[in-house]
Amino acid sequence: MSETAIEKDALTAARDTLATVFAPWIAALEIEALAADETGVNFRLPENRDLAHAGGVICGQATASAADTCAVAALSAANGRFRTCTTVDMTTHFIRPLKPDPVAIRVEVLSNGRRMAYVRVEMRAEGDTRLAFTATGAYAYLDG
Ligand SMILES: CC(C)(COP(=O)(O)OP(=O)(O)OC[C@H]1O[C@@H](n2cnc3c(N)ncnc32)[C@H](O)[C@@H]1OP(=O)(O)O)[C@@H](O)C(=O)NCCC(=O)NCCSC(=O)Cc1ccccc1
Repeated sequence: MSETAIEKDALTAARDTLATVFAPWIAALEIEALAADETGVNFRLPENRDLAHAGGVICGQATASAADTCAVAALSAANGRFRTCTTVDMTTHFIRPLKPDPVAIRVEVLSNGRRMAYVRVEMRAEGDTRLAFTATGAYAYLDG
């Protein structure tokens, strides 16, 4: 299926946000926005051995950070631009261990209002259908 102009603009907004908004150590994760559609955005967290803890799996600190990052970028996709916002809540579930190999991340924007937005994030090892991580998050817009 070909990408619509709106999906292309949404993807551009997500990519611009990833490139410009986050702290340097988050930018170093090199998360990519792959595709946007009407309900959310697909991302990819590339292989990164530095994300593994002593047990050899991606630490929860990294997956939670990636989830928060992708959520903000997905809101930019939904809005066509970055709106200044802040995370006010995030609930995470670490369901299966993830090796420090590429991770497929899907963010669904559940609601996008004037003041608040709600998202659900899912992560799977790339090429694996099994759910490894979920998060739900609430975001407050600070731009009026
Ligand atoms: C282990 C459990 C929490 C519960 O499992 P259950 O309710 O028993 O579930 P179930 O039987 O359905 O198994 C499902 C899958 O779970 C795995 N697995 C299960 N048992 C073992 C085992 N004994 N040993 C090893 N793995 C085990 C296994 O892959 C299995 O796959 P399989 O189906 O066999 O192919 C699981 O949900 C999990 O690993 N979540 C991810 C946690 C995670 O990655 N957190 C982030 C990192 S921690 C962090 O960052 C904080 C920190 C930093 C530094 C230092 C310290 C902490």
